[in-house]
Amino acid sequence: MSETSQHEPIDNLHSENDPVPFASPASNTEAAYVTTPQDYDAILLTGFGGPEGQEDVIPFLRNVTAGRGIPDERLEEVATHYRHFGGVSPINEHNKQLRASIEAQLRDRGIDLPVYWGNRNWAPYLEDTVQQAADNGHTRLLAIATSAYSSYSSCRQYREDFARALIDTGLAGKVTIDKVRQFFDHPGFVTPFREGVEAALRDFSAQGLAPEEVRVLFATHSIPMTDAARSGPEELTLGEGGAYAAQHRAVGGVIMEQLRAAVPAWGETQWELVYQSRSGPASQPWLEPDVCDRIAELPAEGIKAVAIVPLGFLSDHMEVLWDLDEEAIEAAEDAGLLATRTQTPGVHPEFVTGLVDLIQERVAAVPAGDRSAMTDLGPWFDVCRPGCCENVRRGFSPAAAGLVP
Ligand SMILES: CC1=C(CCC(=O)O)c2cc3nc(cc4[nH]c(cc5[nH]c(cc1n2)c(C)c5CCC(=O)O)c(CCC(=O)O)c4C)C(CCC(=O)O)=C3C
Ligand SMILES: [Fe+2]
Repeated sequence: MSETSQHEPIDNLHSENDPVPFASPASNTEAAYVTTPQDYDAILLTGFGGPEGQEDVIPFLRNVTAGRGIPDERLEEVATHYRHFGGVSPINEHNKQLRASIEAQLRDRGIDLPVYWGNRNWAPYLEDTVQQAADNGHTRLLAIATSAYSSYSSCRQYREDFARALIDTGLAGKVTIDKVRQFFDHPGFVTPFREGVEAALRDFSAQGLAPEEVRVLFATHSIPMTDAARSGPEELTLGEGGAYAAQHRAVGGVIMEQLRAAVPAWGETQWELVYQSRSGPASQPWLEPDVCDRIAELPAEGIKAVAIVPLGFLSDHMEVLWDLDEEAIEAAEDAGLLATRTQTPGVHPEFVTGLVDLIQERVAAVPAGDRSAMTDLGPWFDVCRPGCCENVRRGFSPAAAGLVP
């Protein structure tokens, strides 16, 4: 066992150049896509984790923010969001349902793969789940993280936690963890959002609003500008906000394009990308504009209604239930706007089907050209390159599911 405590970053234990086999040899490829079929023996659904009672709230927040410089006042404030809901985040329940849905879909397709579930920040912890999988004889795990985009927080941090789990359990070298590609532009992920926006636009139209009086706000988690700039592969330059912002903009654009094709008048409805749930010290720049700040400005632009689309999230967890359903909706009321928050993928059948397609695609090593992707940015890479989504503030920690030179 490592002496490093569970939630501290591991510094310089391995350099990215050490041949520690956190990922399968198939991942050891210069190509962006794995081209040989793989015999994975289990799926590892990896969640964020959330508290399940009032007494869990502070320990959970400590796990999330360990050594991360989040001001105490911010933590106190976030604790009240959880306390408002009895100290319970619904996120664990969502992931249990998602686990069961994926397993059922695999069974329906005659694929014999068990689905394990572990979290980064709360029980069941990833290291316990990985240990359990190993105890049951599973050594080649294919992970799905409940996070669709590229950035430190939404991709690499999950990979670092895989590596940490393998190190802490002593299973590094015996168990490998690969990960399906980031799925921001997979139709299974995009379709539930498109349906949600469509329902909102129809509803506003039925209430007599003209398309140009409606604004679609695609909302996602803000991250530090330094993380955003370093999101995605080092060599890829995708403009302000890096791959993280570019992926969100591309998905928003595709959704609005599809809706315009269905109802030409909706071409008059403008959309934009906004950010939420900022933390960190005020001195540190994070992606902007904030969703509530933008909502307050919209009446002056002739807007009468907003559709708030939680594009960065997979389920109706706390970042959605509080930051959007409470705060953003209240901001809209204050601004005199009609407002609706549209659905997340949750266990939408298309989403579950899409995740199982991603598993099958990886098992069968489907050629990139035959993979489903709705934007020019995709299909995203199977295997992260060294330095992908690097965190320049925290420095290097070993990561699984990446290229092993
Ligand atoms: C990109 C991103 C996603 C989306 C990708 C993904 O889903 O993984 C996400 C999801 C989530 N974030 C969540 C909760 C929290 N995130 C925090 C803090 C932070 N998030 C960050 C980024 C992201 N976060 C960052 C850069 C920080 C600063 C500290 C750090 O560098 O780590 C904090 C600390 C307090 C605060 O600052 O708010 C909490 C409590 C929950 C659980 C909700 C529930 O319990 O229902 C979920 C799904
Ligand atoms: Fe977060």
